[in-house]
Amino acid sequence: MTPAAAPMLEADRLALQVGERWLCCEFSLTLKGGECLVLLGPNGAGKTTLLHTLAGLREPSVGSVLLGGLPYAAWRATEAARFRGLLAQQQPDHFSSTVLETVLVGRHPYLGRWGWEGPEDERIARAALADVGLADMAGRDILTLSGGERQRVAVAALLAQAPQLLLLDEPTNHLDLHYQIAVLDLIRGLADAGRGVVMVLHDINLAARYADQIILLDGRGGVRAGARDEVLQAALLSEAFGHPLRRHVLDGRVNFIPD
Ligand SMILES: Nc1ncnc2c1ncn2[C@@H]1O[C@H](COP(=O)(O)OP(=O)(O)OP(=O)(O)O)[C@@H](O)[C@H]1O
Repeated sequence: MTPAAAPMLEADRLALQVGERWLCCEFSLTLKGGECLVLLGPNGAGKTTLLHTLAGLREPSVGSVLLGGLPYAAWRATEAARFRGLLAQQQPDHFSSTVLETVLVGRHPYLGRWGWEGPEDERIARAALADVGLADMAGRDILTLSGGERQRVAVAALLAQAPQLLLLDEPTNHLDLHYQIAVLDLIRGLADAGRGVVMVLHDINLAARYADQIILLDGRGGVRAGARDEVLQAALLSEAFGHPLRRHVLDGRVNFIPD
């Protein structure tokens, strides 16, 4: 249903306001399959609000968002849920359920009229659990997991949803160093295979490692959007984060170290 060859995601002259405060002034972006966009900025700058706007969960204050060339209003909810998926910042668990049942929620956009998951859905969910190193935990109660295990279950649910465009709010939340890299390698691999990725990260060095494009919000309404190396400059980052940073290249890899 999407226009052939349309970018996965476009934002045209977007600006966001909460209450009286402008989070970001007008900017535009285009994300194609194969690309990874990282949203950076200090606490409260508006990264989650922007991600939710790009996910179609809230209207832009100014400008427009197109998913696969179409406004969200033109999408049926189930088709949009097959095309784009969101990893939220928090995973509220109100009731007991197994890890496998939780991952199977990612299959809901594909279920038939009666809403039953089939063997193929279960195979996909188990494969997603294996991808995040949790193959042995399928039967565990979700309420018994550690923070990092719960986060990997949430990533597995998004993998099971198999959207073309993945929108992730702090996917490394609660993850130890090994799993930060493992999960971001997995996500980068999906981009390299043709999916689109937009993610909020707090770690500038992980952004430098995985992003093709960056949007840097400075918390005062200022926005820098562009290719990774255009935006990841010590002066721009120091200004946005309100702390001096220095750029170093270690073994060919760019790193920013706070003074
Ligand atoms: N409904 C609302 N009413 C009032 N203020 C809001 C509302 N929603 C968000 N905000 C404010 O908008 C700002 C941006 O919030 P947002 O969650 O997008 O920031 P963030 O960059 O993701 O922050 P963090 O890094 O702390 O997760 C914050 O100051 C927040 O308090």
